[in-house]
Amino acid sequence: MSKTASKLEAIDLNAYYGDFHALKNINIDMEEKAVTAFIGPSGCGKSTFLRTFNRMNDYIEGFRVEGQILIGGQDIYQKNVRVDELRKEVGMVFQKPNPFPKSIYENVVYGLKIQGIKKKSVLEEAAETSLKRAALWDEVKDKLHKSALALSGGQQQRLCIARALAISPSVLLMDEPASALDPISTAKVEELIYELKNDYTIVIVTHNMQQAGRVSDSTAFFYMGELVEYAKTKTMFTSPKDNRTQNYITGRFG
Ligand SMILES: Nc1ncnc2c1ncn2[C@@H]1O[C@H](COP(=O)(O)OP(=O)(O)OP(=O)(O)O)[C@@H](O)[C@H]1O
Repeated sequence: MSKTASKLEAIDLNAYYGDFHALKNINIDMEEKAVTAFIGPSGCGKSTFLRTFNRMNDYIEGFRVEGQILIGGQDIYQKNVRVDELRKEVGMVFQKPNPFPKSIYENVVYGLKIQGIKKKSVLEEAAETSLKRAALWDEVKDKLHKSALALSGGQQQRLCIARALAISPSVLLMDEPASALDPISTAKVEELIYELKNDYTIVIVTHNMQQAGRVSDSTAFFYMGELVEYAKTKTMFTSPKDNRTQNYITGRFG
């Protein structure tokens, strides 16, 4: 998979949990090195769709997809795709910060160690670079070998972002990354997302419309498993085309 070609596409994508049709004929083409926000009421399929881009749903019994998910033009559901290689390209950050019960340093270099990298200088440099990119370095540089669990929730989430960045992905999937954070930590994560888009293709699921407005270039609105509308964020929030989008963004449902 090429580092520069991290454009994300879905073509005629359908997804099922057993008999339940969770994603219905989704077609989308997301720009690389930009932020796309997925919005929509609870249960509309945002997380399911997000997780098709790193095949996280593969673990769920009865889950299947039809159609194509392309990253940099390559169909990631093809048989010859190695899921471990795919996950190196596609990092993920979850709603609740989930650092391992290890030191800050061990958290950041975890993925690299799993890849077999042992050289201390390489690991230390990667830890510093990733923590700097995640805007956490200054706060933790003097306590790298202290437990990650002693950090605040907002710091833990930036640590999880650093951990995702350490394996040098080209795509970053974020599933409501700030919903468990206080306003100051949320602002820091939002600033970070804004900066990271220079180097990464980012997709963020959010329930927070203001957040989608602040951080994303484009927004996709989902409703009951369908992609109802996809547009530049400014256009979507000022002149939505579909009534369902209009109702959602004006707070009439969801
Ligand atoms: N593991 C699963 N097994 C069966 N059905 C599932 C599973 N995960 C999700 N679903 C169903 O698929 C639909 C889409 O769920 P999904 O979590 O993708 O929605 P969402 O838009 O991310 O919701 P939320 O905003 O509440 O997180 C829902 O109806 C949900 O009940």
